Amino acid sequence: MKDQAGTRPDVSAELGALRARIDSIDDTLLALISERAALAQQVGHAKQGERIYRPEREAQIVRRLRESNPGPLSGETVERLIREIMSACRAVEEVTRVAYLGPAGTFSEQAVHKQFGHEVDALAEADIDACFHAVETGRADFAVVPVENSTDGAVGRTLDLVVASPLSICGEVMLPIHQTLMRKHGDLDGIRRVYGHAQSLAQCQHWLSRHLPDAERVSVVSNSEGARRAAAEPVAATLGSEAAAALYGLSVVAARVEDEASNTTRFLVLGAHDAAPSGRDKTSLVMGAKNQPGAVVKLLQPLADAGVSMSKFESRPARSGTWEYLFFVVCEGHRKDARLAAALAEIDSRAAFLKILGSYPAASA
Ligand SMILES: C=C(O[C@@H]1C=C(C(=O)O)C=C[C@H]1O)C(=O)O
Repeated sequence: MKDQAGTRPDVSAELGALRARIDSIDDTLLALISERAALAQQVGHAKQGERIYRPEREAQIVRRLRESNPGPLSGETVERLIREIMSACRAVEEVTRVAYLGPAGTFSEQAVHKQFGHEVDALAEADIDACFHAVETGRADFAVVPVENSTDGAVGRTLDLVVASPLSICGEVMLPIHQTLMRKHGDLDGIRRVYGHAQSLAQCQHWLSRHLPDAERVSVVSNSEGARRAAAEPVAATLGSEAAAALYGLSVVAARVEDEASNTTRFLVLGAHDAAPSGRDKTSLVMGAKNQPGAVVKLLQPLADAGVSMSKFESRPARSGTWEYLFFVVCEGHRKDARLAAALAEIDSRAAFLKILGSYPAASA
């Protein structure tokens, strides 16, 4: 026998009992989250004018819960949930203002929420320079800017700005990037133009050559600008995040069109200070070598001698017009760790130029 909703009575009794338990757990969850928020408020008072956002403390909380995660939720999901709870708790102390490369709907906006949760003032800026400027002038507390993509390499503008800026790196965000091809109406047929940020176009070049060999590729300042144009041009499509489709009233033509399935962008979080040690940290630095044979090897030798691993080495013209180069290095450890501190002091004595850009918690794998 079935009831009106089409379920058998024994099934609906079981469902009812399970839902009653879920309701009771939700009550407990809410009580506990409220208690947590009240404690965060007390921490806020105890901080007495000290910095509110503590990236190292948040990283430690995330790691502890990921390690003790009993399942069935994935580690990523546990991280997302606890970061959202911390975001809400932080907001009862103070709402954090975070500048990012806008407009709304960009991958940079996703990176802001991945790191800071949704209870933030996310400020869409026109370009990467404006993100730095917002923090330097006190209009924002932090900036989140792209620094490197796993398919397409370094974001040169970010590297150039970070050398000159008084800001420090206090965090990194790793964001898997899935590109979506969207247009106003229809499928692949009749697409004559594809908009996208240069990085997005570069990440999808093989897919585009295979599926839309005759479409013109037009690079625009952001994928959101591409979405805005595609919404008005029936023969155009754009690349971008799936979130942009909903935001600009576009329909998805094809999902995950990036050439590399593991396509990931690394973002930097910049603020007035770097982070305190969290137990699993990275340190970013930039150095200039004297124009002598073996100079770069001499600069890197202290890291090798101290057994410090390097996760990135990138060279960039020093913009002096004389074929001088700057070398960007990311190494494991915090600049306050004895081994790394000694190695950095040694590099400083050998380098023509050394700037420590900041130490910060390593993002979860
Ligand atoms: C509550 C605090 O402030 C903020 C909020 C945190 C949280 O909700 O767990 C952790 C670190 C800070 O970013 C704290 O410093 O402990």
